[in-house]
Amino acid sequence: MQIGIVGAGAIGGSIAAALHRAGHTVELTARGENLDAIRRSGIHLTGAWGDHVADVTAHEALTVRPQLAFVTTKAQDARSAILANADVLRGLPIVVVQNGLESLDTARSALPEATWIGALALYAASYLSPGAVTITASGQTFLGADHGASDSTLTAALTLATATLAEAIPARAITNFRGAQWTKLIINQVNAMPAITGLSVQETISSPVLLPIVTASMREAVRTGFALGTRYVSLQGLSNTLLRAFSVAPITLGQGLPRLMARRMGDTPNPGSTLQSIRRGQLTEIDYLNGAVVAQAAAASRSAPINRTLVELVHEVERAGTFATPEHVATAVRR
Ligand SMILES: NC(=O)C1=CN([C@@H]2O[C@H](COP(=O)(O)OP(=O)(O)OC[C@H]3O[C@@H](n4cnc5c(N)ncnc54)[C@H](OP(=O)(O)O)[C@@H]3O)[C@@H](O)[C@H]2O)C=CC1
Ligand SMILES: CC(C)(CO)C(=O)C(=O)O
Repeated sequence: MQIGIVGAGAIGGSIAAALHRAGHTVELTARGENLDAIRRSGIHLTGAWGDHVADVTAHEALTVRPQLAFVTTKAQDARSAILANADVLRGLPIVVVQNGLESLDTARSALPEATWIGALALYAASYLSPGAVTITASGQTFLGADHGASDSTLTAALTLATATLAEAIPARAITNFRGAQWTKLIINQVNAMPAITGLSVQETISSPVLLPIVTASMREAVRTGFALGTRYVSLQGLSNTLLRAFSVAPITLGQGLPRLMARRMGDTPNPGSTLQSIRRGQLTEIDYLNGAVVAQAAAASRSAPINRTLVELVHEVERAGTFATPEHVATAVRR
């Protein structure tokens, strides 16, 4: 099948390589030295999914109309990336693989004339260098539609996207996609601290200074979701029941949850996608992660002060280009 992928970073590169290995013809968009490297020698995939060099075609924008497309940029870039490829993408089934709560709304408003499927990647990928991506921890990718797969076009698109992706990587469809987005938003509570400190997810969770803060921000996020009537889903060891218990547990007991998440990531240091943006001197997605919790809390007439502080600290690192110490983070959160 002809596949088009917009955004050749950690997720786009890894999906491109895996789909190529499964026998598909892949074109993807890339820029600068990443584009040069992919044109010269393809995409080099390493890590938990094995090694593969994918001979894909790459351009600044898609040139061939695919049968199935993927948008794999960070949330803040999705709209412009979709608009830049709108002529090729119009009318197609398209999967938007993105963290946060806004992926489908953003995609639909940028290009209403397409059938949009959401996807949540539970695997961890790092962009190593131009043309090179690695999987630091394997995991499922969940696909769904936030209005439910109610009409036949949407159902057909979801079936096609899930079947195609599942040939290449662990993937399956999920019915309560909004609940899955919220559950992933809770998992993404591990992203801010690496972006603030420069440490890996595993290092931040094993820090006695940072772990209570991650746990408290996670509890704040879980409570916000419940206040809005969210039904969390069962994925990656989490469930609605577990998160209900976590939402009322004392912080010392609750620390088991981020510890469990870090353990599932294995021993290969995972910077998380937010620290990877910082390392490349790019703006992060934090407004769509902890920032979404702050916005959703306001919508529920609540506040989320720890999430707000973490957003500010990430923006501080984006501006200053220097990481904060765990003690600085603890002082900022206490304030
Ligand atoms: N990495 C991970 O482990 C995981 C990431 N995710 C989520 O997946 C999504 C993608 O993340 P990830 O792959 O890590 O991000 P990356 O930053 O690694 O990749 C994003 C890619 O999009 C490209 N891009 C940016 N703007 C545009 C544009 N306007 N047009 C075309 N391409 C563009 C970037 O190119 P350039 O560098 O040239 O700007 C980059 O290659 C995010 O929502 C993230 O939260 C979810 C689960 C795990
Ligand atoms: C699951 C996790 C934390 C994997 O790294 C992720 O979604 C991200 O990095 O954005």
